Amino acid sequence: MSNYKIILSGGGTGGHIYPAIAIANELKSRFPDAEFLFVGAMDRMEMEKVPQAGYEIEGLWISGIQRKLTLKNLTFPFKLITSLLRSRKIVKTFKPDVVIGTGGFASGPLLKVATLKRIPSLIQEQNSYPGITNKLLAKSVDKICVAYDGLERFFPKSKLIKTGNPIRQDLLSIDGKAIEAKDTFKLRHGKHTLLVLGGSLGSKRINELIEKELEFIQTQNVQVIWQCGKLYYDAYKRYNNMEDVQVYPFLNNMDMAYAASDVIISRAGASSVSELCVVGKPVIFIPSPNVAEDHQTKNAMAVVEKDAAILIKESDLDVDFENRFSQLVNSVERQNELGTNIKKLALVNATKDIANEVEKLLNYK
Ligand SMILES: CC(=O)N[C@H]1[C@@H](OP(=O)(O)OP(=O)(O)OC[C@H]2O[C@@H](n3ccc(=O)[nH]c3=O)[C@H](O)[C@@H]2O)O[C@H](CO)[C@@H](O)[C@@H]1O
Repeated sequence: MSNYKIILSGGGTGGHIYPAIAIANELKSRFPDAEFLFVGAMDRMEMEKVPQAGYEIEGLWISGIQRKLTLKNLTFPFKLITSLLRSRKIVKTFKPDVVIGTGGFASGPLLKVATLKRIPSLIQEQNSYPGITNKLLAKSVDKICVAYDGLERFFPKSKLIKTGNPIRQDLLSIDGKAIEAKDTFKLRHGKHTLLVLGGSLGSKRINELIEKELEFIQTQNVQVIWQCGKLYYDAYKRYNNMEDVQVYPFLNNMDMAYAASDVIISRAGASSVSELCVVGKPVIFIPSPNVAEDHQTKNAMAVVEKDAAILIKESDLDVDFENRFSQLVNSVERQNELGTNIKKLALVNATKDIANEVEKLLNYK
């Protein structure tokens, strides 16, 4: 039998959505007759990105709990109950053979309901410090695929498998595409290209830095692709009028963006770090300090400790950025060294390994 029914649930940010899409694509190539359904959160970016990837999605009325008392928090119990009921209906109607959760609050109700019904289940945790939803689900799911060592501190050891984070297939084959990619972005050949990435939602602090440093960056003979985030695009789009600067709310063709770039400045969300290892280019990480347990710094440190990237803390940017940036762009040797070292850390089989675990669950059924 190969006409399996598979539910993937996760979302809120790209960091939870793209792993789910990568896993679905791999399973689809193994089981072309399988049926897929995504379950995300209403109004979040998965409602746009998942259909773009060719899959159906249902949106739950759910949001995360805020740490302080807000109006949103008061509605949380109602949202949770509504989402659990909706999830029950989805599971009953779709009758999945397996459910896969990739984190984010949307995956909580769906996985909870499915595991109560003893449907085989797997979650994938992208970070070195797990999110609250995955921590809550850990007890009831069958398998937990992770990307870092040491997660037995949070999850039952018997369920853990280290696979790495799923990487979209198109990102695995960017070598040799630099010329095509520079043409796609209408960039100058023979001029260094800086790619600025603020994570799937964009980063306020990185945008402020780039705005302040644009002229300096240009004195270094560098052209810029700047992903500022949908939320911030109106504030920064005017810089599109500057020569050699391109501002985007979101890049739908990350393979081309990575291929076109020579140096990358990036937040250190889990998938970004995993992708940057595969890409193998020199990176300056500016981790977000505003995430649980400072996990972006930990994600980045795993790379920096191997002399495979540079890290500048937000609090050091004003003092350190210009020096460290110009040292890097003016040393081809250092760029090559960092590029070679980061590539050694790539876990390129993650998607396949996770799909193997899903297959095992389907076979045991
Ligand atoms: C502020 C916040 O809460 N960030 C979290 C969020 O980050 P975020 O959502 O930014 O997630 P990641 O950095 O893990 O992944 C970003 C994904 O979006 C893609 N992309 C990004 C920009 C763009 O223009 N186009 C595009 O396609 C990247 O290629 C990548 O696949 O989830 C991650 C994974 O749980 C966490 O580690 C981060 O701490």
